[in-house]
Amino acid sequence: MKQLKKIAVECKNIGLSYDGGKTEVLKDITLRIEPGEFFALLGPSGSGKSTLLRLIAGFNQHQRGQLLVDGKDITGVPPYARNIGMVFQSYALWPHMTIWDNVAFGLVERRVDKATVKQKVGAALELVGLAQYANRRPNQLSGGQQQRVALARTIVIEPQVLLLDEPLSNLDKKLRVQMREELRSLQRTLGITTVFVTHDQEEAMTTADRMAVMDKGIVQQLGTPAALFDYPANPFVANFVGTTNLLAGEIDQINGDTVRFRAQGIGDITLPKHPDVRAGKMAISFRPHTVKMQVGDSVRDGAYLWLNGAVEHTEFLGEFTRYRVRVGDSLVTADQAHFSGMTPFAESAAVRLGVDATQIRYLAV
Ligand SMILES: Nc1ncnc2c1ncn2[C@@H]1O[C@H](COP(=O)(O)OP(=O)(O)OP(=O)(O)O)[C@@H](O)[C@H]1O
Repeated sequence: MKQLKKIAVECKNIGLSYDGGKTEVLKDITLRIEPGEFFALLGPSGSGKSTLLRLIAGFNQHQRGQLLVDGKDITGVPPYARNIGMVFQSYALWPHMTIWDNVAFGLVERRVDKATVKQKVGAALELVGLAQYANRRPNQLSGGQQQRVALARTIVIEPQVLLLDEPLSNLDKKLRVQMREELRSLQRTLGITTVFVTHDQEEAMTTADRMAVMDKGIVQQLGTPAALFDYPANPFVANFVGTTNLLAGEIDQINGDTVRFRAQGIGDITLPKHPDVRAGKMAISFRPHTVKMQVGDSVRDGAYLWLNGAVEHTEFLGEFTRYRVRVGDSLVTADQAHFSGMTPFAESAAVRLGVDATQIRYLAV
């Protein structure tokens, strides 16, 4: 199949409510999805991501703001008149039709001539690796294959934009990983602007060029997966994208190069000063893999924040061991890379946790 024209999708101050304005589900959503981008909407259940996706498809109507596709405001244009393809969680294949007829359906409906239908359906099935299954029915295919049929059926009509609503959630873990790679390479081949809804941060991070993290109908942060992981804007994003340690507290002293952070349940900690630091309530966040663990009496290194604790819980995960370490009244998570022959720290061992100071983020609360 040929590369498709790359189109931008833009939401400008979009607001959507149900129940005559009582339930506000989308609040002032402003974002621009660049032409050809693979964009993920990531958020917990009820955050509004499906509502936003369905709004782009035309199934939901917003009351405020504008929706621009290729620079044109398509607010009010019905779904069938938008050239937008959507793959649903359930795939929604026709059970009584062959794979070929399922894929051809949208073209036949649009009264495309027979020769073109043949050529396009053949190319779409080829693209998803299902040419040899054209005569089967959906129930004769595996979940992953059905998913590919759903994709082929959507892209065959050459939509301007591809919308994917949790398309991998019905598949087992291994197949999900395989399919997300396939999805990503298919998207690259076609160059189609793609919006992918998921509540799975790993899925969003591994596929998306950029993503929007949503919570309570608000875009909490927008950026590349690495930017969101490394520089979360607030505690919600820090927790939702990856695993983190969040310590709440208050900065009550700002000295030359350091600040005093009164961490709840831990006590006073001296931290390096940073442009984001202000006196008052704050949280600090650091990732478990940026913490190194040492035995209680080892030498301190000034580039680290040192916390004394005792191992409370150990989880061996193969590549690394995840330790939950009691520090004061808090539990700190520390991931230590595992190599064969290593002896893990025992439960209740006294340890010192060294947090790389460059990896600590200060977050407003
Ligand atoms: N027709 C409706 N009437 C009233 N409230 C609705 C309606 N549809 C959705 N909602 C509410 O809007 C909010 C957002 O729903 P939405 O389906 O967009 O969330 P989501 O982030 O996609 O969650 P999930 O991952 O569970 O699908 C929810 O609180 C939901 O209860």
